[in-house]
Amino acid sequence: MMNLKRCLRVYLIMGSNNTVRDPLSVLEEALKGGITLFQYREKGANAKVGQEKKELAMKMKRLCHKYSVPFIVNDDVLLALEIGADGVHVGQDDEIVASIKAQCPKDFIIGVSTTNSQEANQAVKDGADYIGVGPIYATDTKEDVKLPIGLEGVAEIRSTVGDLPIVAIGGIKTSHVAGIIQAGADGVSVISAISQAKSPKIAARQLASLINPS
Ligand SMILES: Cc1ncsc1CCOP(=O)(O)O
Ligand SMILES: C=C1C=NC(C)=NC1=N
Ligand SMILES: [Mg+2]
Repeated sequence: MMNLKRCLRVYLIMGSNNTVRDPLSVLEEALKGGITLFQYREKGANAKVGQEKKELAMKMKRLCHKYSVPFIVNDDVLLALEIGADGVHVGQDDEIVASIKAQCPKDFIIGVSTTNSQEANQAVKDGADYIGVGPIYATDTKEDVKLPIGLEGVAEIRSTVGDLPIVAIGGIKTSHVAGIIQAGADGVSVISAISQAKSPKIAARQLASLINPS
């Protein structure tokens, strides 16, 4: 099993509607810049579905594996299983961890979105491999986003979950990284900071330079 905390350091999340460019070229630039984990999150306006979504997912997975970066699928457990993804990330209203574990290979990575200590505790009990914690700051990337929890929210959840791998999410830019790691996260996950950067490679490299391999 890979060192999940190291993988969570620079975690790009992207779907085809998070960039006006070809998502595969944005992903390849980010991989060259040193992202450590990727999540395919095809959601919201003009999101792909069916065969088109599956084909893009397979191309993205192949690209990630070319750079030895694990490939995670958001929400869609069936797609993740079908294409042999390395894991899934689910929210509070998605399939529960126990039923995912029953269907997936034993070293499958299962991430859960949490916003507070109660949800974080439940994720630990359910056997999540890591939790996404946020939104840390305001963001307009996710339509139904909850109120920001700030660095205090990260610190509180860290004090609740002990050593569980934690990645922060929500409105994160380069200038936020030091404070977020200081507050107790193992890494940062971003959508727009990389997918909408002039140079996704430079954006990824800057984030990676701020988070020392533990
Ligand atoms: C998926 C998700 N979950 C909480 S905030 C968010 C969106 C993060 O996007 P950005 O990094 O552009 O703020
Ligand atoms: C909502 C989310 C929260 N956290 C992570 C890591 N991914 C997500 N899609
Ligand atoms: Mg979800």
